[in-house]
Amino acid sequence: MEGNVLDGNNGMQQVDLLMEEGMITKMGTHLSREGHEVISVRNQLIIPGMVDLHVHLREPGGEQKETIATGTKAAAKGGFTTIAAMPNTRPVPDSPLYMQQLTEVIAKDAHVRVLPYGSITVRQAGKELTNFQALKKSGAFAFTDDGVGIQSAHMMLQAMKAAKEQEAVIVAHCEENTLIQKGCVHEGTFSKTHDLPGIPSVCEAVQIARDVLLAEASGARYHVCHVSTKESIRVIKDAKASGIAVTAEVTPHHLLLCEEDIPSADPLFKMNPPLRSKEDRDALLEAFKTGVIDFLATDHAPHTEEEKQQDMTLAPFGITGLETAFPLLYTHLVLQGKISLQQLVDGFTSSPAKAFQLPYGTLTIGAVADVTVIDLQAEETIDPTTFASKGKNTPFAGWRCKGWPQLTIVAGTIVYKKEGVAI
Ligand SMILES: NC(=O)N[C@@H](CC(=O)O)C(=O)O
Ligand SMILES: [Zn+2]
Repeated sequence: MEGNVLDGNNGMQQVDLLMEEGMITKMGTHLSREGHEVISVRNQLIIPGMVDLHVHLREPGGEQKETIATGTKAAAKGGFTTIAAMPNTRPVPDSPLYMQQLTEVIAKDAHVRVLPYGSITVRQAGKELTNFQALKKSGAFAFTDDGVGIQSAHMMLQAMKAAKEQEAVIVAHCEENTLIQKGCVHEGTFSKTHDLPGIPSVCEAVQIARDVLLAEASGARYHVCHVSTKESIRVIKDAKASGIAVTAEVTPHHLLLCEEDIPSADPLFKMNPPLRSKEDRDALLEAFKTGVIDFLATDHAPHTEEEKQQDMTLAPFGITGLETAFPLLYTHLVLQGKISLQQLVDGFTSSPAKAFQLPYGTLTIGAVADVTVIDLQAEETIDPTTFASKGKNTPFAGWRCKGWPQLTIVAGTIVYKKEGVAI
């Protein structure tokens, strides 16, 4: 393969990549082509296969919203080669049996690499810890109850101790339920003008503050999902400065939108955490640029059209993200001069890999041949009807974007090629 390579670890270079048996075996200029199939993408950008550690695939139990087959097809189309699947499915992967059943479907149906999360508590009910050792043995990659916050400090401390024993990361959706009354949007200007129940900012930061102290007390590795407020950023920044092992992610929608962008009480703008204030959005961007927030994750959360046609209070939380993440951030942050192309690429490749010590997200000799090719010039309008995902629920329909993935390769195998692309 030949083209312009941008890798978080090595910067931009014009190089040839030789892939053999799923690995990158040689890199350099003018490698011999003899005996090899040549993929020439000279005017395109070659980056490491993208990594998204926050994806809802819905299977088992929610196949009307998404399946492992359709969700991973959407991932491949979005340039992602490794994704981590959230456990808020039915059943919840809270036992070795359910985890094995899940890994079997992944082995059979997935178009990209899928790392399944095990749940922290049984049925994600927050009452009883799962068996981390047994779950890890059957394939759990890390532990989370994403979709709900762990309400008890005692439960979280037990979870962290168990995770430390297994050298696994605790991944937390932070939301203190006692501070919310059936909220559906950020508690702020929009909730007041539309008379909708709000989700206050403090319900997120208060749990992060609790958890970083528990992480310090237990010595566990702790990761915060979808950070949405400036107060959360302050807590994470202070914790990092104190040497606590915490990392954090931010979604494209929280970087690009705020409550002022919600046009009406439209459930396509309903997600958890909600779109916060402009100050929060700006603080998130600054935190990502300065490394307080470590990496990007989509929180791809597909739902059916019927579900999203309900009113703002009844419709489920969540928007799809896999197929639009790179073009949205490239066009509306990189091309606007708000972040560099390197920061965008790192945010979806080397940075999540580093935070979770994964052997992906880099193009180096000896690395797995996960590669994504992007056309930075190609311009298209986001059209949910063209999504590979079953979930068409995006607030970004109609946005013009450049930077569309053209080719996605997982361990040396092409898993997605954009229609009409010559290689
Ligand atoms: N993010 C969302 O708005 N929804 C997620 C749950 C979650 O990640 O909290 C879902 O499963 O639909
Ligand atoms: Zn969540």
